[in-house]
Amino acid sequence: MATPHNAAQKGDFAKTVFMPGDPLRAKLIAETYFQNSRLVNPVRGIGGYTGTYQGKPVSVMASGMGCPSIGIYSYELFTQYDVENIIRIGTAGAIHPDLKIGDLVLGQGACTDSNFLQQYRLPGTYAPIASYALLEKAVALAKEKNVSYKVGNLFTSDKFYDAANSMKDWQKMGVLAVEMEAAALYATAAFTGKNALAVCTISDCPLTGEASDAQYRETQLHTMIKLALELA
Ligand SMILES: O=P(O)(O)O[C@H]1O[C@H](CO)[C@@H](O)[C@H]1O
Ligand SMILES: O=c1cc[nH]c(=O)[nH]1
Repeated sequence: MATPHNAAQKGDFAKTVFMPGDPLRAKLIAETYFQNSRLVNPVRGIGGYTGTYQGKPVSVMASGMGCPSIGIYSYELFTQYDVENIIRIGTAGAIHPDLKIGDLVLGQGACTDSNFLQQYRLPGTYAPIASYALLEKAVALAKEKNVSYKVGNLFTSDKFYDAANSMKDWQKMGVLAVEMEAAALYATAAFTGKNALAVCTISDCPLTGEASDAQYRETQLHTMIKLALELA
């Protein structure tokens, strides 16, 4: 039953999987928030864990960075492990001028410069979108918890270091923030008939050069993590 990238057996993953890019963030979520957490996938150090959160079965597994990586892991979870919902718990760079470090962005849609979507051979441009049910629930939770958030388009880029410096162009189109996985996750969910949402915390501002360090990205993301976990 295992795949080349996942040693878990059928039934090892819960219906809802939380998916940060960073394997250390996945470990931290499992160790800090899950009860009875167990490692179900050690392959490539990508770390998949299953346990319970507030009595509900939940899993967390890292995606790695970029569309090809989340494309593999999300496709396998949806098609081989009967996973229904994948919720990305990510960091993102602010594009919208009103966003600051620590703010939450809920990715209603995800524009992209990746070729990932070309595999579907569609006769036009596909618009990857989040599950409306998950998005609606996340908005309600953000309001309830009084968290500073925005809902709108992400820009899923293949580049962290963008030689063309395209952020101003995406800003003109009202795009909120840049990250590297949401478009592939949303397209994979659509292709497999499943549900996905990307919840991101602003970790830096590429247009101003303001940035948080690796430790912040690994640990200071608890507002987002606690909100996302309630989506299970
Ligand atoms: O913090 P994560 O979830 O990895 O997300 C962002 O951080 C990585 C780049 O530093 C990319 O994966 C990007 O999408
Ligand atoms: O992809 C990313 C993630 C965080 N910050 C960025 O600038 N880009």
